[in-house]
Amino acid sequence: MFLRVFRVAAQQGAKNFSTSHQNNVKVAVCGASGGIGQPLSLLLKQSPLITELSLYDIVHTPGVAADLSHIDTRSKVVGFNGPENLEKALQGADVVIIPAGVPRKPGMTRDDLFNTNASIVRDLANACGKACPKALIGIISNPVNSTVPIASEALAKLGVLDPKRIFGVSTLDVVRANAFIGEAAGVEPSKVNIPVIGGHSGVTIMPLFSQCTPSVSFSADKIKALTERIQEAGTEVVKAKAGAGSATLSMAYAGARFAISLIRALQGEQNVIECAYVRSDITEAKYFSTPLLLGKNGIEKNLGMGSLNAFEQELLSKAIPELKKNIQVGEEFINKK
Ligand SMILES: NC(=O)C1=CN([C@@H]2O[C@H](COP(=O)(O)OP(=O)(O)OC[C@H]3O[C@@H](n4cnc5c(N)ncnc54)[C@H](O)[C@@H]3O)[C@@H](O)[C@H]2O)C=CC1
Ligand SMILES: O=C([O-])CC(=O)C(=O)O
Repeated sequence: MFLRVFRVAAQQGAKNFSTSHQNNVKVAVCGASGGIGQPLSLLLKQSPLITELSLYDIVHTPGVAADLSHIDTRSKVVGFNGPENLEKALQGADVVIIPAGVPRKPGMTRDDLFNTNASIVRDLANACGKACPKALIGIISNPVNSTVPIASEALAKLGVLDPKRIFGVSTLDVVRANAFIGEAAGVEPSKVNIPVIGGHSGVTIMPLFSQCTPSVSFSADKIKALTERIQEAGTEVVKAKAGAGSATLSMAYAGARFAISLIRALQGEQNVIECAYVRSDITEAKYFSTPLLLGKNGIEKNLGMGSLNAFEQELLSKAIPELKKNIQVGEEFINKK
């Protein structure tokens, strides 16, 4: 799949370089030295669509950048260490991906990360607002349901919020759903495509089996079991890592897929669609993940959630109150005096 994604990206890249208005693409990774940041940066270094890779963290970026810069691919890699270099790292970035902040340990919820990660995301969003206000920003840092509202409000305070350019990265939920369904149905996982909507924690993660392609015919019990596994997949990894953190490699894969989709759309490729958690008027929740048609300015069109069956309606009724609570917590944090 790695190879498939990057081969497709490479082909698209070759096609678009002849017609694109934007041959230079700078991607900044904030939190680049971490468990996600390093493999994510490695995958991005493999993409011919990227000309500059800017690696920012509060530790270890000189080493990570030196290491990656020896790979014989197109992009130039530069490392920036410490807050005094943050705006330099972001200057001119077209895409910023943020996996900065602490991960869970067994027994914690994603919300338990709020106290540490809320201010990290606020500060990084502020710096983006100043240094690269037009960048497309993908936020990986948890709790995503709250960190996206925080970043959005931070940009709004600076007068540069464009809700079409800010995304909570929920691609890992789609990647996992494809993997689990492929395994259960005996289908090659890379051929499965299921929208996963809502948010990125527990009951807010809503896989829409009724819209899966190819269509799958599982029993109601099997759909319930797979839904619960997808909702709790992050916890499955946290438990298996037994104190050594949460998903990093699968997240790096998903983050690279999302970043490359943003870039393909930025370069004029048509029909690039990804689910992501964005400002939304599809439901009562102010932020909500649905399939999005991506374009040169971020979200070209929100494709909505389509029609839901009774089981999916029930998932939605559980997700909305939780999402509203998570969004409110984020907004209260950023708006407090
Ligand atoms: N959206 C999603 O689907 C997923 C989200 N995550 C989240 O991603 C985040 C990162 O996870 P890991 O990489 O495993 O953690 P990690 O601890 O391995 O790496 C985090 C990195 O962030 C850096 N950092 C801390 N404060 C910073 C700041 N102010 N500016 C820039 N960098 C800073 C650290 O130095 C470290 O290198 C966590 O919040 C985790 O919960 C993890 C998996 C999936
Ligand atoms: O579960 C966690 O803490 C990390 C995460 O968001 C995921 O793996 O989906």
